[in-house]
Amino acid sequence: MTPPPYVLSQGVLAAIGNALLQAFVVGIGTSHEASKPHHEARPRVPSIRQRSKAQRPSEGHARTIVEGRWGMCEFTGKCANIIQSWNPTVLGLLDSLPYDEEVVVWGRRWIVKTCTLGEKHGYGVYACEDIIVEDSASCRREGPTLFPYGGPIYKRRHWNMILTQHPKWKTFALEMDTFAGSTRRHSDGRVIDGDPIRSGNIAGFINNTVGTQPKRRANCEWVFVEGPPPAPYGQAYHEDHCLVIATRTIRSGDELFTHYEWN
Ligand SMILES: C[S@@+](CC[C@H](N)C(=O)[O-])C[C@H]1O[C@@H](n2cnc3c(N)ncnc32)[C@H](O)[C@@H]1O
Repeated sequence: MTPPPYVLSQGVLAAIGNALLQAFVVGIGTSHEASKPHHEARPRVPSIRQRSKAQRPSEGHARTIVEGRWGMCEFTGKCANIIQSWNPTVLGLLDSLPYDEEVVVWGRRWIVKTCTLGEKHGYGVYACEDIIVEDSASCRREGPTLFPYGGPIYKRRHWNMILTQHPKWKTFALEMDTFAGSTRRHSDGRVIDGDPIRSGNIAGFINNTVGTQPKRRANCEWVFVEGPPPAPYGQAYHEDHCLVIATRTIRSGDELFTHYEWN
């Protein structure tokens, strides 16, 4: 037997009423989920500001950007933990990387300043002392260690999630498990977020030889090293690590160049 039309309308009205009530309750924050303060329920995602000299660490703004970044991770589990625990000084990197000022990283003197490619290509890393590679052919891959390629390490799938929000961050990403020497124990692949401002990673300022005019020769390269970095740097944090090593003699005043892929 079909119900009389007024019964149907009452049912529909009740459903609409319920929906409206729920929307109202959530809206005013009286449901269990919504009772948390807004900032606890969902960390604020800071917008990435365009880089300019005015925002560089030497002018006192960079740590704000870096700290702002720690709060960006909405993902849960390991990804968030890794971000929170990253501290550049644990790996012997500088907490704040100044420009146009000599710094000491892993016992050598460097300066980060406008690169020799021209101002529009940003900054580069220059040696402030000679670094001698005895026989560049045979010493390849065994050249002197310059500094680590450091930053928070993510599983590839977490990094992909981060990139959906911050596509430009891929500029400094280094895929650890694609290197010769990696045993690929980590089938998921690990990515180092080597952004120099977010991660204190001086290696992130090294420019590429590709397309340079006049042609630059690479004088360093990054290598994958299985196991933690040498004491006293970051043993507790890093299962494996990546280093920048010299592949031929670098003189004081030379800019570091390597060969890498970027887009
Ligand atoms: C890893 S960063 C190097 C540091 C960069 N100069 C900076 O100040 O952030 C890579 C970026 O530097 C620039 N770059 C590096 N090598 C280059 C090259 N050979 N020609 C033009 N731009 C280059 C590109 O903008 C590239 O996305």
